[in-house]
Amino acid sequence: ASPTAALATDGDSSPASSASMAQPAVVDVNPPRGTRDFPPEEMRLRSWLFDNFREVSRSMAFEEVDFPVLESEALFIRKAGEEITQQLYNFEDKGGRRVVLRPEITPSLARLVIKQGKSVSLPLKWFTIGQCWRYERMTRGRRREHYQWNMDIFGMPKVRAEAELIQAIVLLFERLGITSSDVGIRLSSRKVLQAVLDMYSVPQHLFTQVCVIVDKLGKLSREEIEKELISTGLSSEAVQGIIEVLSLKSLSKLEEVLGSGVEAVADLKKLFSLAEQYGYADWICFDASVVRGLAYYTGIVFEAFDREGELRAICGGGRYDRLLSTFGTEDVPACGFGFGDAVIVELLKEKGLLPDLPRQIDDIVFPLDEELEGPASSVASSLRKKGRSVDLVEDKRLKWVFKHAERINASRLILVGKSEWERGMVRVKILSTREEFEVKAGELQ
Ligand SMILES: CC(=O)Nc1cnc2ccccc2c1
Repeated sequence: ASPTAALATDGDSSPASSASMAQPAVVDVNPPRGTRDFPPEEMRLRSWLFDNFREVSRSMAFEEVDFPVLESEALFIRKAGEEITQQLYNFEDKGGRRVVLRPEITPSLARLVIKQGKSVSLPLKWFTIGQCWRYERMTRGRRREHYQWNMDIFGMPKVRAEAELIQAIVLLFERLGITSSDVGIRLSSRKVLQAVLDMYSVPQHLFTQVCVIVDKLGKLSREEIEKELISTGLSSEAVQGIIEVLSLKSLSKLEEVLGSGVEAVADLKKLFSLAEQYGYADWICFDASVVRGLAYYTGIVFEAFDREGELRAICGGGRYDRLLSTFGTEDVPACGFGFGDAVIVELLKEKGLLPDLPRQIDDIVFPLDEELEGPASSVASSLRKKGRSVDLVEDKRLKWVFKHAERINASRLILVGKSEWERGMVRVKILSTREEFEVKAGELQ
C-alpha cells in the first residue's frame, strides 16, 4: 500500500484492509486537542474576517503591533479568581522559566507600553490580531485556542476612548452586514459597583473579586452568586444591594439610587451623548449587570451580544486605568476590547451572512508539449512580474487543464504551442467569453 494509505486509517482497531495491519502506526494527522487547522477554504474565511478587522483599525488610525504568543507567567498571575487565570496554558521551559501561551493580549500591550516608556507620545492607539490559549480539561470539549482582534487606547482618560472603541466595533459589524437589530452593545461602568460597595463600606481589596463573581450573573443562578458573594465576606445587605442595583436597566433609575453627581452616571451620560454624534446610539443600551470577567477593569465596560440571545458575548472590553501599577510602574489610563474569531462566525452562519469566497487566479500558463516548458516558464514569469497570479501547469492533458481552470476560476488560459511560439506568439483563451486569440508573447499582460 502507498505510504499515505496508513494515513487514511482512522486509527480504530479494525483495519480497513490487511495492508493497514502491516503498516506502522503513522503520526496522528489531527492537530492537538482543542486546536484547529486552517485548510485553504477555512483560511480564506479567516483572512476575510481579519482583513475586515484590519480595515476598521486603519480607518480609526490605529497602529498595528505584535507580541510573542509565549509570555512570562508572571504577567498573568492574578488573585481575583478569574476563569482565564485558572486555565493558564503554563509550563516550565528548558531554562527553568515559568512561561505561558498567553490567554489574552492586554497584559502584553501594557508590558510594551511600559517598555517603550517616555519614548512614545500619548495617546497611543494600537491594535493586533493574535492567537490566545487556555488549558481546559477537554471534558467540556471547548477549544483551547482562538484568535482575538484587540484594539487599545493608552493615555486617553476621558470617555472619548470608549466612544472610539465602540465605534470600531459598530464599524466592524456594519462591514459584515450585521445590523443593530441583530446585535446590541450592553454597557455600564464598574464605578457603579464601586459606588454600591462604598455605600455598604465594603473594603476596597474585595472589589476585583466581587466583579469577577458578579460577572457570572446569567451563567450562575442568583443563589450561587449570592453564596459566592457572602463567602468573600460581604454582608447579606451588601449582597442584596449589589444584586438590586445591578438589575437596573435605566440610567435615570441608577441616578435615583446612587444620587446625582456620581462619576459613573456622568461618564455614562457623556458616552450616550457622544454615541448620538457618532450615529451609533441605536446599537448601545445601558445595563448595570455588565461588569465583564477580567479583574483589571476600573470604569466603563461593554460587550456586544446577539439579540436572539443564544450566543455568548461576541466581543467585550472596558477601561483599565490601574493595570500598569500592578506591574510596578506608574499608571497610564487605558481602554480596550477583545473580539474573538469564533462567536462572530457562528453569528454570521446563523444570519446567512457568510461570504462566498471562491478560489480565484488570473492566468493558467500551459505548454502544449514538454519542449515548450522553458518558454512557458518565461511567459509565467513575465506575467507574475506584472502582478498577475499565474498557475504554471505541466504534465497534464489539455482536458484536465480546462477542468482545473474552471475549478480555480481562472480568468485566462495561456497556451504555449510550438508553431505559435516559433512566430513569437502565444494563444490566449478568455474563459468567461470563450474568446480565443493570439498575442505576441512579449506584449502579454
Ligand atoms: C468560542 C471559543 O473558541 N472561545 C475561546 C477559545 N479559546 C480561548 C483561549 C483563550 C482564552 C479564551 C478562549 C476562548
